[in-house]
Amino acid sequence: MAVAELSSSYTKTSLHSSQLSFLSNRLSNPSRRIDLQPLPPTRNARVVCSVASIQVQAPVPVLAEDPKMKPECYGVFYVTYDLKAEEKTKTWKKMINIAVSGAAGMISNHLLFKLASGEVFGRDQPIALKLLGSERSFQALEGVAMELEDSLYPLLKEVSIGIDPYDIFQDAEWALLIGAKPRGPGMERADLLEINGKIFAEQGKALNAVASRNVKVIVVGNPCNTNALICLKNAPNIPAKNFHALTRLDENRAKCQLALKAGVFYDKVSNMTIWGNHSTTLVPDFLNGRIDALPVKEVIKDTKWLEEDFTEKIQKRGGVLIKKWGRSSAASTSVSIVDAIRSLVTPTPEGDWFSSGVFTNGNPYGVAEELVFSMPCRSKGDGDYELVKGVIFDDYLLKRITKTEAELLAEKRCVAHLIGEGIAVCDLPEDTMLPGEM
Ligand SMILES: NC(=O)C1=CN([C@@H]2O[C@H](COP(=O)(O)OP(=O)(O)OC[C@H]3O[C@@H](n4cnc5c(N)ncnc54)[C@H](OP(=O)(O)O)[C@@H]3O)[C@@H](O)[C@H]2O)C=CC1
Ligand SMILES: O=C([O-])CC(=O)C(=O)O
Repeated sequence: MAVAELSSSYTKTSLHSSQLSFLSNRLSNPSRRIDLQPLPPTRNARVVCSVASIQVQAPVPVLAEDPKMKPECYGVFYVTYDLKAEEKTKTWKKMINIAVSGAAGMISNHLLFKLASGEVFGRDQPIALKLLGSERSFQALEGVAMELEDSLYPLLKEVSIGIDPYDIFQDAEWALLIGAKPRGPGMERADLLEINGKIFAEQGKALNAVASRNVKVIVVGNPCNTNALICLKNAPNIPAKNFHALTRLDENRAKCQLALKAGVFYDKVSNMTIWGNHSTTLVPDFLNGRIDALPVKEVIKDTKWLEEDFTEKIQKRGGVLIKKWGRSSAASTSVSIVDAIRSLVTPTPEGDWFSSGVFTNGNPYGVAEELVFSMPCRSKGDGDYELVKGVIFDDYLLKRITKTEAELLAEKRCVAHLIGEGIAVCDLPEDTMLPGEM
């Protein structure tokens, strides 16, 4: 891969002796875990390293290339705080590690800055961002790291970039898996499942090997339900319950359309379940949903609109947006990732719930076991969740749920070889599509 030179903005920073020793350690042991010790409070001290070359202004010498080094390159910066800020930081929580894949992609370009600002995990929660890219995106990742650096976020204590999930997922407490190959013209869905399945199998193995034992994983890259299933099956030492496929964007889309139809502000729409796959078979549940605490069907009496127009609008929203924009939704997806995380780290309001694609084992709804299926969840705010009891079903809802379930079972058979279930048989329903594919 191309040697990544440090940008001039990186080189302007002055290095502290303890930082230099950290830097040399990092360079001679690039794959080992970096334990950053608290540094004496200096002003704006930063460390940036690149495996292939280091260029820093005097008095720091240029370090020679080490042939033992791994070919990957890591950008790292570490920021300490001035004395005044130190006072403030006394009340801050312990730093958490957040790994993000596809970090040079469009969704990440919105998401990373929200994470760094504190709006996701709280204004007292310092974070380290571990950004996973590839050889193709490495230079862009360096640019992302530079923009993060230039944004002066006090809570962002460290940014690392790399192309090896075994390095980037080390001690990750959150893993936001966004990177995935998009389906190109003429590509069969089975091929997409195969290519992305391999990515998620490898990342599952890496999480299993090096991440925190209680890492929470949110899979965004499509087809996200089956990718999440592959990931969790390849990470047997991490609770399957910790894996989510993002269907929060579908929930948000559904809330918006119901609010518009009912003529209310969207915060009046609650209890909105998305059932099943993040695909054109997903089921926005207007039977259990509520508007201003009343059942949706009591407020919107046009059942035909609910069953046909509304349902199809949510199922195909992503595709319509791609036709207009020429690219898939990135800003609203990043907002929905923030919502999904916040739903797990803050208690769910009394009586309400949120949707997430989660492992079906032990579900009370009769959905087939061993799938990642979007269902209604509640959280105490501790990162965990429980499935909601007492939801109701009618024939329409059951029929729709059965269809999306059949699609996920077919996707699962297609990736059997990636989840330890023998030989793959790919008999996907004709009309199975990502929201963006119609
Ligand atoms: N669940 C949901 O609600 C939604 C999911 N999505 C999905 O999120 C994913 C990311 O979207 P977005 O950020 O807009 O996409 P981008 O194309 O901007 O970025 C995707 C990233 O995926 C990585 N990637 C991994 N493997 C490959 C590969 N084989 N070929 C090409 N790129 C690859 C690339 O990074 P690198 O080279 O560094 O690996 C790239 O930066 C997509 O799968 C999309 O379908 C989008 C919207 C909603
Ligand atoms: O198919 C895509 O990439 C877009 C997508 O998931 C969505 O907008 O819901």
